[in-house]
Amino acid sequence: MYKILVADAISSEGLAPLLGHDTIQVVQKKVSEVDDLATYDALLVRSATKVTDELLSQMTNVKIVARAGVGVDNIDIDAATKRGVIVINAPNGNTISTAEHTFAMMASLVRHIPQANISVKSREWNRSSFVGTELYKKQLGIIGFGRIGSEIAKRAKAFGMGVHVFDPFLTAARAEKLGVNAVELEQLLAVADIITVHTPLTKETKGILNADTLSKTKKGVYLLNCARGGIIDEEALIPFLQSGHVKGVALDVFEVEPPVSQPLLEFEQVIATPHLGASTKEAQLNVAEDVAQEVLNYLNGNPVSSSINLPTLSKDVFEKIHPFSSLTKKMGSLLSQCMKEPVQDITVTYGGTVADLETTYITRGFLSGFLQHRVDRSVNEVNASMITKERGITFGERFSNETEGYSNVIKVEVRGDHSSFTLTGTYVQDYGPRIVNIQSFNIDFYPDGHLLYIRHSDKPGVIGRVGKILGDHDVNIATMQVGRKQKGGEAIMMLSFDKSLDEAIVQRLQAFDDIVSVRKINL
Ligand SMILES: NC(=O)C1=CN([C@@H]2O[C@H](COP(=O)(O)OP(=O)(O)OC[C@H]3O[C@@H](n4cnc5c(N)ncnc54)[C@H](O)[C@@H]3O)[C@@H](O)[C@H]2O)C=CC1
Ligand SMILES: O=C(O)C(=O)COP(=O)(O)O
Repeated sequence: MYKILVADAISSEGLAPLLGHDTIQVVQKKVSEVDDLATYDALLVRSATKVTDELLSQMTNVKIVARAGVGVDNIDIDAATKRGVIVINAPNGNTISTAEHTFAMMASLVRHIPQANISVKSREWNRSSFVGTELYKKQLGIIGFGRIGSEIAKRAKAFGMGVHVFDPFLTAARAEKLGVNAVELEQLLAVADIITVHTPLTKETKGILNADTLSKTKKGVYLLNCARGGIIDEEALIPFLQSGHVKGVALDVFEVEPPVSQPLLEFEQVIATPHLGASTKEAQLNVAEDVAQEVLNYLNGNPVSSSINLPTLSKDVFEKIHPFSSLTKKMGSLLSQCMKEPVQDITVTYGGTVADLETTYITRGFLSGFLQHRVDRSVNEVNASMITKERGITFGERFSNETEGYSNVIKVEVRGDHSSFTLTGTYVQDYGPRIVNIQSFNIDFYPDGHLLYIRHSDKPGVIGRVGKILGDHDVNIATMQVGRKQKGGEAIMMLSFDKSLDEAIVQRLQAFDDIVSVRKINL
């Protein structure tokens, strides 16, 4: 049974994919109203709930946090990643609503509609106080030209405006295709009659409109922020409004929401809405449906398409990758149990067909399998690379043309403080994962269940003695593979059992002269 906490107001209709399953319970409550946070598997939020490290530390069972919207600045992504919690959002569903809201705010701003509305409702008829400005032929500056910014540009062009955009990630080809003028920030500031921001809130965009940049804008400029509070520095705006340099401001978002003690709201020429950009029936249905489907996918072990902290894979790609990442997870676990010492470096080499896939995901599989025996917290593909780096272990990928006769081959070399260990695996279509080489010994076994890895001398009687001891303890050997490099040299044995072996048996085997080492492995 999976428990899902819907902590903000998310469309119930949109959550339909999660409802009506015997194995899923959906609870709609604010975090503060829940006293069994540790029992939830998934958390769904909008912008109101702050998903902090502290909250995640209480939700010990949570596997996925879904943001029914775009901005994830209310979620501590690093804290989620560290805990192996995947974070997803719904980036497409509210684009149009937010672009339309921004445009409504722009028209309201230059025609003083909110102020005039208040005046008429106060039974005034004061036409001369509300003389506005046309949008036609005005120059619009858009900072951040992603989904919403580009929808605004289309609407601005329909209104006959000139459109100038600043976005360091915008290619000239895309700007040309969308018929906008791509400029540097300074140029945009100098030319725009109206400036609207549509970036995420990041270290780079926080206060991108500040005292310095505002001083470079045209006198009488209008500003809009329907993206995130703080992209326009609220405090820096005040003197520009007082002097009339900034003629009007439209705000849908604030540095602190709700903006109870925000002095900007005292200004007649500042109009505001309470973070309504995405608040339409359509947008809410879209984003709720998107996250509901994604959460369902994730809980069912299928790929998600809008993850913030995991490489995004399509269903087709995921299906191709999954057998390899399951193999590398087993290889990581096996290797970690065979090689007890601290490790310094991990290299994964891909050969054959697997080299054409998204190998970062497959490498993460290895790291998570490897680390699960060495860290005291849950580790998976989400946090595996982060924890590996935190532990000071370097890791990298290589690609090789050498496939050793297999259609695909994954070779891992782990370097420790005193020794190194190599393991090679392959995935055989319709047959499954196989380990085909350990420490340069050719072998062939299925990496699963309860195993015993024995290094021994290639001498008559060794295998018989091992069998006898196991038989004396009433242990049934399910499978057995041996490998050696040369006659009479060192050899290896890999045995599998139906249940885990007692430590006492391992000790007895280890006591033999001709046995170099014995490792009990559980996969
Ligand atoms: N008011 C509301 O209710 C809503 C607000 N939003 C907010 O709108 C913003 C934009 O959303 P989308 O267009 O969907 O995101 P997006 O990711 O499609 O676009 C953001 C754009 O900002 C650009 N950018 C990043 N750093 C930049 C920088 N330093 N300078 C200039 N451009 C930069 C990126 O290259 C990207 O093109 C987000 O902050 C989001 O949270 C989104 C939906 C509703
Ligand atoms: O999607 C976004 O980034 C938004 O800002 C919308 O926020 P909301 O879901 O309406 O709280």
